[in-house]
This record gives sequence, structure tokens and C-alpha cells, in this order.
Amino acid sequence: MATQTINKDAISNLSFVLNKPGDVTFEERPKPTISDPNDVLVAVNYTGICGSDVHYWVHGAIGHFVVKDPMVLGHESAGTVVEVGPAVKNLKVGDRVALEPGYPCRRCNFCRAGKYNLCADMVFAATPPYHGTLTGLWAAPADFCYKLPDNVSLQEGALIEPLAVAVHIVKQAQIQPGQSVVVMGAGPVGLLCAAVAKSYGATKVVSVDIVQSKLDFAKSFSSTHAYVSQRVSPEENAQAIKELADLPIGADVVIDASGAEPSIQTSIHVVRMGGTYVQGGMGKNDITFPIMAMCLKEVTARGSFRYGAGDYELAVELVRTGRVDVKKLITGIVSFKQAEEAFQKVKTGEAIKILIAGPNEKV
Ligand SMILES: NC(=O)c1ccc[n+]([C@@H]2O[C@H](COP(=O)([O-])OP(=O)(O)OC[C@H]3O[C@@H](n4cnc5c(N)ncnc54)[C@H](O)[C@@H]3O)[C@@H](O)[C@H]2O)c1
Ligand SMILES: OC[C@H](O)C(O)[C@@H](O)CO
Repeated sequence: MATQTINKDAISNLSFVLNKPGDVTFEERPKPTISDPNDVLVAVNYTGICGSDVHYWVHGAIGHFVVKDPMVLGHESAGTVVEVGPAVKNLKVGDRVALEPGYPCRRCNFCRAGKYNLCADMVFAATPPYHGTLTGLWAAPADFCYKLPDNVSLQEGALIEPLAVAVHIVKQAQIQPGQSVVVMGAGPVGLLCAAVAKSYGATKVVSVDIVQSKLDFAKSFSSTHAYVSQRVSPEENAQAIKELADLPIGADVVIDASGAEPSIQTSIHVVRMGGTYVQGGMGKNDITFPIMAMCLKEVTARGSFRYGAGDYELAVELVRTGRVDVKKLITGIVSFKQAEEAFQKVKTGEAIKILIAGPNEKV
């Protein structure tokens, strides 16, 4: 099959580049091309801002990932296919897709086992040294681009990435119908974890945060209960959560989507004997952790990192079927040239999700 193209030359590849902490510029970068017959070229329509983008913008590093050279930010994107490689079977020009932004080696044991998020050779957008998706054109393997159903918008498509993070966390938690779930943190990831937990059949979903307005939103979104964490001991906060949600023996599952030390400590005290705890939040590298409570309760503790086989497909399906209404998380949409202002709003906590329109998109 011959390579199809549309109007690619008319598309700008203006990109939002982080030069060093606090220093961002717009730059017309060379257009990517299809280098593998299985690749597609996508015009990026919308990109959400993740906490990690903000972290790189402010600090220039996350753990051992350090921005040493200028790097294009962004990895939560949806776009429109403008060119397909000759071997691509699943997509055609004009298809609207959610972009999965990490490309594993496909050959190591983790990749072969479907746990490709653990691949040591992962090439992940906007994780140094790799450029991100706040750009005009993006080249990607076609099987990491997920066609959006007709009833799912491109704006919703940009929310598939954080939703896939939540899907992976909830899968790690192995939630069963009728179970109780406490979610620490009511930022985008925590909110989406609560919604996915509910769609997995959890009947009590308690959101915990330190900000009342976030919890008000959580209640309107999908949580059955909300608790404002107090400046008391983790044991006292855990007891108050149990009383609030009528969970005398504790919650079946606790998910941390905050990364905050007090919240992680409270989690272990609020989970029931034999319950499950999943670490989704990324905070300090090391914290004080209540190992005795974990040991005596025989807690099953798991980590969760990005997403793996089937997670993007399920995220798209949850949106298609209306089980998770990601539209409600979109606080606003700004033009590409307003990207820095949007970053500022996310940093100050003024917005849940702001989408940045692609450089070729009219707002
Ligand atoms: N595991 C992964 O693959 C993965 C992927 C994306 C994001 N993350 C991480 O998930 C976390 C959530 O992401 P987000 O985008 O929602 O971030 P966010 O910063 O918007 O949300 C974190 C929330 O935690 C709340 N919080 C802070 N201290 C708290 C405490 N003591 N108790 C309860 N809540 C508290 C904050 O008020 C905020 O609402 C972050 O740590 C992020 O780095 C992990
Ligand atoms: O959603 C994916 C995450 O934001 C990334 O893994 C980032 O936190 C580290 O590269």
C-alpha cells in the first residue's frame, strides 16, 4: 500500500521548548518524518499539562531524569493522522487518535510479558532526553495511537493519558465489585482513580485531600464520601475516615494518588487487615513508612507506573461508554501561544486540567 498524505507541508511544527528551569520558548522545529513503515504522522490537536511537565518547568529534573538540553514539553495529547506508513493497517489519514507517549523496546522480557511500562529502554515523551508532544507534528508507531470513537472528542482524547494512569493503578489494586476504596489525593489522577474504581464496582469510594474545593469537585464527579485531611496523626486521620465512611474494619483498598508522606502513612492505617495498598503518587524518594502496621495487617502493597497492555484501550472504552466523564475535568482550553500561562495556572492549582490547543488549532 502506498503512503497516503494530506496537506502535511502546510502544518506548522511550532513547539513549546523548556530550555532550563523557568525558561521556555516557542521554536519552529524540523518536522518529524515517518522513519518506519509502521509509523504514522499525527497533527497534535490538544495537549493536557501533567504535574511532571510543571515539575520539569520549575525544577528541571524529576529524580534521575535531568533536563540537560532543551526539551519539548507535554505528553498528554490527542491528534489527527496526516500520514500513514506503508505497513499501517489500523489507521488512515483523518483518523482522530489518543497518543500513547511511551515507546518500549518490544524485545526485553518485560515487553514480551506485556509489562512494557517496565522496559528499561523506554522512550517516553517529555522525559529527558526525549522531546514531548507540545508540538505541531508527532511521529509514532501506529499501534500506540488509539482511534477515538465518533462520540469521543479530541479534547476528551487528551485526557486518555491520565485516565490510563488511573486504569493501571486500579488494575494493580484488583478491585472487586462491592469493595470499599479510599483514594488519597483529589488531583486529576486521584479523581480518575475514584471514577475507574467505581466503574470496577467499588460501592464506597472515599476521596481524601487537604483542599476542600478539590473534595467538593470529587463528590460531584464520582466519590461517595470526601474527607479533608487534618493536621493530626495519621492514625487519627485514618480513624476519622473510617467513621465518616462507616468502614469499621477499614477499607478493602487504599490508593495513594498524592505522593504526600502523611497521606501514605494514613493509607496504611486506614486499609483493613489483609487489604491492598497501591502507590500511584510520586513524591519524595524516601519517607517514614509504618512497616509494623503493614506487617501485622498482612497488607498487599503494590507500585503502579504509567500504563501497560490494554490500559489505553480500556481508558478509551470508559470514555466511550460514559462511565468516566473526563470532560468535567477540563477547566479550560488555551491557544498554543498561551502555553506558559496555562502552566502557571496548573502550578498555582487554579485549574484541574487545562488543554493547550495545537499550534495549528484555532481556539
Ligand atoms: N504512577 C504513575 O505512573 C504516575 C503518573 C502520573 C502522575 N503520577 C503521580 O500521581 C500523583 C497525582 O497526580 P496529579 O496529577 O493528580 O497531581 P496533583 O498534584 O494535581 O494531585 C495531588 C493531590 O494530592 C493532594 N494532597 C497533598 N497532600 C496531601 C495529603 N497529605 N493528603 C491528601 N491529599 C494530599 C493535593 O492537594 C492534590 O490535590 C502525583 O504525585 C504524580 O506525580 C504518577
Ligand atoms: O503519566 C506519565 C507520567 O507523568 C510520567 O511517567 C512522568 O511522571 C515521569 O516520566
